Amino acid sequence: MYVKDTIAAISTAIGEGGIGIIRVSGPEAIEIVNKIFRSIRGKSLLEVDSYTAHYGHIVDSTEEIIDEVITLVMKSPKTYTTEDIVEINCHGGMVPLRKVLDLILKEGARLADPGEFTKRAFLNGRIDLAQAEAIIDLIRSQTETGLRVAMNQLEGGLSQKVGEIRQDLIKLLAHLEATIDFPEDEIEDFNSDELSDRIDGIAKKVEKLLRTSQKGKILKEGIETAIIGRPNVGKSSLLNALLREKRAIVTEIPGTTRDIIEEVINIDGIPVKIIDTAGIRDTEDIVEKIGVERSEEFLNRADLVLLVLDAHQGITAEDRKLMGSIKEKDAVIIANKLDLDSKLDFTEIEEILTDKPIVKTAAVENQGIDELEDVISNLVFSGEIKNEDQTLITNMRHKNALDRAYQMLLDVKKTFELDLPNDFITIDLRAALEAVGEITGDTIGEDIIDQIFADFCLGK
Ligand SMILES: Nc1nc2c(c(=O)[nH]1)N(C=O)[C@@H](CNc1ccc(C(=O)N[C@@H](CCC(=O)O)C(=O)O)cc1)CN2
Ligand SMILES: Nc1nc2c(ncn2[C@@H]2O[C@H](COP(=O)(O)OP(=O)(O)OP(=O)(O)O)[C@@H](O)[C@H]2O)c(=O)[nH]1
Ligand SMILES: [Mg+2]
Repeated sequence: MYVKDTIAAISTAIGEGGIGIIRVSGPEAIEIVNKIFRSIRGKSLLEVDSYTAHYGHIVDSTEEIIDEVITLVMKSPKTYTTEDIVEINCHGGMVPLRKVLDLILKEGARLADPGEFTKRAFLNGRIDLAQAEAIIDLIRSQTETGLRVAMNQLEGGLSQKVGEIRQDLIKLLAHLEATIDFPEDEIEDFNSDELSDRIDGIAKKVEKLLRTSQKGKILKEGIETAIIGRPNVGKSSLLNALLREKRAIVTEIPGTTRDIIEEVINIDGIPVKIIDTAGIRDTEDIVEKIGVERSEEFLNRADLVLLVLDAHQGITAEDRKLMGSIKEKDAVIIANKLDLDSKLDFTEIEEILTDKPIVKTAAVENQGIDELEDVISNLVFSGEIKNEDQTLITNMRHKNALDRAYQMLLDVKKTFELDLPNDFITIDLRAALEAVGEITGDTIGEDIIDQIFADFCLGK
């Protein structure tokens, strides 16, 4: 059972900051904070209006001033959690924040679990589960596009689509169940075409949502892109050009990069994690050898490989070996150092790697970088999408639920073709309804809810 006690936590990031906020929520929130807050104007928080701010001090049991603060009082039910909330804006340092939190806990509040404020917003019915999950996505979004998609979900974009599917299922079920329960009544049985059409219609809506999940996953998680190549071909120079800053050390000495360097860039809203690796070659140097092994690991693991060739030197035996090893991967060939004379045989590259795009660059002069970004963007989204519908499936939990619902609907179609009685159909339809309902949390177990919120930040 859900006990409505009063919870408190530091809601701002840990560390030094301009201000730091402590949030208290629950039936005792105002009373508890009132005990340790001294308003400059002598006002009691018990008497103030909702959504008002009050300047004053936090004091300990000996009336010693701990911090100078602004408190914000928000009264149930129009608050983040729908409970009474008091927020204390302290000076942003860990010592004052911890001390003030301590005092609040001593007055009877309990330290909130991670995500517990948002969990209460969900349990109290202000937002559904998909909206609650959007809040954490919003906080963790890596690009503006990611933020927009999370915001759309928070505003109920996904919930609305899921709600429609649920309504369709409920209507269909109601009709079918009426014909089962009251066969003698005048309720018209669907003719088979009609029933089949309705199921197809619902399945299509589910499928349409499912189709967005690949793009959604990429937007949320980004793509790992490894820059691979022989020593000295210009991998680190390419990383720097993509980042537009001198991040990695570049020298004319082969074997300069020893360890992996990772940075995230934003290409058309996609978070692209660029990994600069050590040049791959046979080496006796112990440190370099480890670097080379790690490079090979990243080559295998990456979602996308940028294979850099040195156009000035032409293709070597080592390049051929590397080209052979990326045949099965999504990859772009970078013909670098094209500001110098080129000895590169493009037909040979095209013969080995028939379907891979080739981009011509001069990394040290930032040439060809925009084109490379276009190629990456097109590869990832295969030409489709950019700014259409912002409702995307970005969450594996949602995808799994939709996958199951879709499977059920296919099963319904099969049952139906076998001409089995209606209650066989309704069992599968109910299961589909339940699966879809998991997304918004209408049908979901407590343990899964706990698991979802446990992944949130403290104070959220
Ligand atoms: N200081 C502060 N800033 C914050 C938050 C917060 O909790 N505290 N938020 C926390 O994440 C975000 C804002 N989210 C919020 C969502 C709903 C409500 C809220 O009170 N909703 C009421 C309507 C209030 C009214 O009508 O005036 C409601 O929906 O009933 C408040 C904040 C970002 N900034
Ligand atoms: N002319 C010219 N020189 C380049 C270009 N890109 C890189 N270089 C030079 O090539 C040398 C090696 O560049 P890096 O970026 O360090 O090469 P790398 O592939 O990271 O090398 P390792 O870390 O040793 O594997 C440096 O002297 C760069 O200035 C280019 O487009 N044109
Ligand atoms: Mg390097």
